[in-house]
Amino acid sequence: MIEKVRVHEIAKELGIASKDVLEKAKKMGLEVKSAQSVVTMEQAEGLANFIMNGEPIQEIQKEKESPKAKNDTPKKEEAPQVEKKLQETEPSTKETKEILKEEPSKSEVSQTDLKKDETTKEESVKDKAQIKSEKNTSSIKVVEPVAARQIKKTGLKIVKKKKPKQEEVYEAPKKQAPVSSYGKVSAEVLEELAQKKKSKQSSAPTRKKETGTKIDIFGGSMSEVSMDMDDQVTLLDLNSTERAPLPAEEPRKPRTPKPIGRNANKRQAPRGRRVSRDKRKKYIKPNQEEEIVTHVEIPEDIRVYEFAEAIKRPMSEVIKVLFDLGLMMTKNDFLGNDEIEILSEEFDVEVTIVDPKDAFNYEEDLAQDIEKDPDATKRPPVITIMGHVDHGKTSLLDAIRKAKVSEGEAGGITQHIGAYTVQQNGEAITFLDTPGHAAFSHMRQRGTDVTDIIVIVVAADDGVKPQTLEVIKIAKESGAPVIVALNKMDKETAQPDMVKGQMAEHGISPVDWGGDVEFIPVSAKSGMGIDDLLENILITAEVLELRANENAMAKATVVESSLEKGRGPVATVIVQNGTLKVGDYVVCGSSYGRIKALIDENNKQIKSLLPSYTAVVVGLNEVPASGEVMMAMESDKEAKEYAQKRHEYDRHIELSHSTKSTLEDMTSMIAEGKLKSLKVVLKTDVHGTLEALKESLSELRNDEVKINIISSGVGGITENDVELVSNSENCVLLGFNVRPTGSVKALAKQKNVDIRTYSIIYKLLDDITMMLTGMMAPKFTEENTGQAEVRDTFKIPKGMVAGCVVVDGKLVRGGMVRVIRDGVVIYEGELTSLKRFKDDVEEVGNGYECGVVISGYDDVIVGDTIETFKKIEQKISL
Ligand SMILES: Nc1nc2c(ncn2[C@@H]2O[C@H](COP(=O)(O)OP(=O)(O)OP(=O)(O)O)[C@@H](O)[C@H]2O)c(=O)[nH]1
Repeated sequence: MIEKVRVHEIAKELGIASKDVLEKAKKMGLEVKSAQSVVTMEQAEGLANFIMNGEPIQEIQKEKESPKAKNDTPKKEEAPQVEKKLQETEPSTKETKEILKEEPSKSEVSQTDLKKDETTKEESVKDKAQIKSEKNTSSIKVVEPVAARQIKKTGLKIVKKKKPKQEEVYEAPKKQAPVSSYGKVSAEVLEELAQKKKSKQSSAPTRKKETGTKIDIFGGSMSEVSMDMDDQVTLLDLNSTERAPLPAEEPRKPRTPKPIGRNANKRQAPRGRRVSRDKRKKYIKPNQEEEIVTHVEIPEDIRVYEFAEAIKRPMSEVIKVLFDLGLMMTKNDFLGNDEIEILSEEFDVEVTIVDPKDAFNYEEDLAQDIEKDPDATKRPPVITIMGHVDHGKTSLLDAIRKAKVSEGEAGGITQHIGAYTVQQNGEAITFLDTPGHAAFSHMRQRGTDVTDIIVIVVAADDGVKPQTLEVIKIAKESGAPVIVALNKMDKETAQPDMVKGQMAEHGISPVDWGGDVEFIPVSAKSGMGIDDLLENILITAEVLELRANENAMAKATVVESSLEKGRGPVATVIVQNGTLKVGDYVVCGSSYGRIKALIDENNKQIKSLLPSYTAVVVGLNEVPASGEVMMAMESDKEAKEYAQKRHEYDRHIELSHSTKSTLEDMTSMIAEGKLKSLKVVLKTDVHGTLEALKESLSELRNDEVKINIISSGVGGITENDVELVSNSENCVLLGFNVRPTGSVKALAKQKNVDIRTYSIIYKLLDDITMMLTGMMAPKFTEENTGQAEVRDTFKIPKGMVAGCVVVDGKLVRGGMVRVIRDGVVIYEGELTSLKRFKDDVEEVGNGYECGVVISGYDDVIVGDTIETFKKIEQKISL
């Protein structure tokens, strides 16, 4: 009797949907209708081959029609029988037979493999133990060789053929490209994959030879098949390169189902993890159509879903494997080293842990040790002026530069970092003008990165203020020397000693008090002490021995960036080493380009920029973030490569972050669901302001409302921005120092989009705070007016009149009412009418009788208490 097997059983064994098996079976010409349809073992075998390798085995179908073939019992067939059977098939299979003669049959291969598996079993266990111990001592994953792992595989499974070795007839597939460390496939990888696909297609005819061989995929009756390890039959690994070159005359042994590999002694093995590992095997069979990843480079911090993406396997499979290990992990959980190790083994993927930042760390790649550079010469100091709002930072800088910068500033507040170089007695000093508003605190911190000396401005008439303390903290953290400018000394109310005392309390002790910080009395208004301040700066710089090599490849830092009409992305940079020249190829974070122009602070085009000098760089492909390091490169290609890698990384982080914030945990998700948010599309003139505003806006939140910046960018308001806002609910378009143009305005009007533009940060923040408070649910307090006892009730057409006597306070009309029975509130609603005798009254005082009708409620009974109260809305603030 012919052994038969159902379609769904084949599907189950192959780990694919019955539907797909059915489809393939039909393509092969098998008469199957549903998942319950049966096929012979030979047909199953052919079908499996077809599904796995994409080649139908014609002879299976033919056999089905051949009475001889029908009478053959394929159970535990031996290779000679296979050959015999093939000789008996129709002439049309002649070609296949010839091919078969050329190559060893799969059955032969299988027997040898079984033997091989058995002999290598012990070795592989040993290997594994060794590898385990190695892995435990290292965070970098060293995955055992693919071949070793194949041998260890056990259980009922259909193993895919690994890439064949290069032979005359075989076209060797291209080497598997490691998947990008970010789980995303780079353009190069994609290209390689595309080529691989092509080569696969072109090699299809040669593969037909391989699949023309008859194999017993189930090794006997399906009824014998179960997931119990003792009954397991190991199927041929058609992908194994080891097995192909076996000689055809290899003696064949009958295949008997028996356990092999590391699970062979399952019963003796300790229970728990090992057992669950066996179970896991069924999850890790790769779908035939899926690409097999054999090597992957991943970052150390990787989430479950990112790992699944990297190895190109369904996330559910990865989660299942972890689950079977007793690890309840969700897709967003980070994998530890142990989990990565286990997963790499289970999915047969060699894992290399890499720091993704290494790929684009040009600063490190091109590190310049100025300290040891013999060609380094003296460079000017870079000064950052910091201080509390309105203590006179801009005025001081103006006084130094003899220019009135603050006059042109909107609202009188410095909006972003500016950088200027001044000359004092023939020596250059570069100043970074950092703004005083709290929104810029992290920009200030960034400013210290390139700062040699920090000047803390304190108004002598005002003393130490919160932002002064913040600045002291930043200065201490940066380790840069500090000079205190005691400003507004022209004022009568100036108390320099008071300021010195306050500063000393916070660890900034004046030199004349025995400390180490110079306190220079100045007046930005009168110009008093300015020279003294500059002299002191130069003396301090002298001590610092600031040096740079003008001939080195340029390294600069972006202090400010924006998108300018006609110029495109521009960045104000301060050179730290080398000389930045027009024509230089540069990389700057994720942006790169060739410097088209350098424009100095006086708006003049210059050819080159020396260390500690600042200028605006034109020629980048996109706006870089402030604080980003710009480096000159040998070629455009090199710069582009770094930038692209960084771009890819940034994108990954962005995606990763967005998933993280939305799925942090169930509880917070529920909470977020209740949370009302104001969506914001934000456009600003410069990058620094954008970041500062984003930070300040994100701080405007409480348990109930929050800001959700759905889009932000540097540059003018565009029609796209308007479209985005019009398609979102509760969304507002904010512009800072940018204005909508004619067509954008028209579209906004048409789409009813409200564009709010500002030029003063606190005005923007105030407005948004107002909007948010408007969105918050009103908060009410309750004012009880009085209570009355129900003494009688009368039914009327409109409901029930409760005849009451006021016992406390007064009953008031127009408010809310509650019915209390035995101390329990049984109803709360509105008071419909309040009457004294037949007259409607506004209120009824204590001790008086009245009639009360409650809207929609007529179950009042004698003895109830009726209470009137008012809800008073509270003013809400964030
Ligand atoms: N009398 C007097 N007034 C000064 C002096 N320096 C600055 N001011 C005034 O103080 C106010 C604030 O000065 P700014 O230079 O704008 O202060 P700032 O610290 O740069 O302020 P933000 O940019 O808002 O952080 C202005 O009205 C100045 O005219 C000074 O030395 N003497």
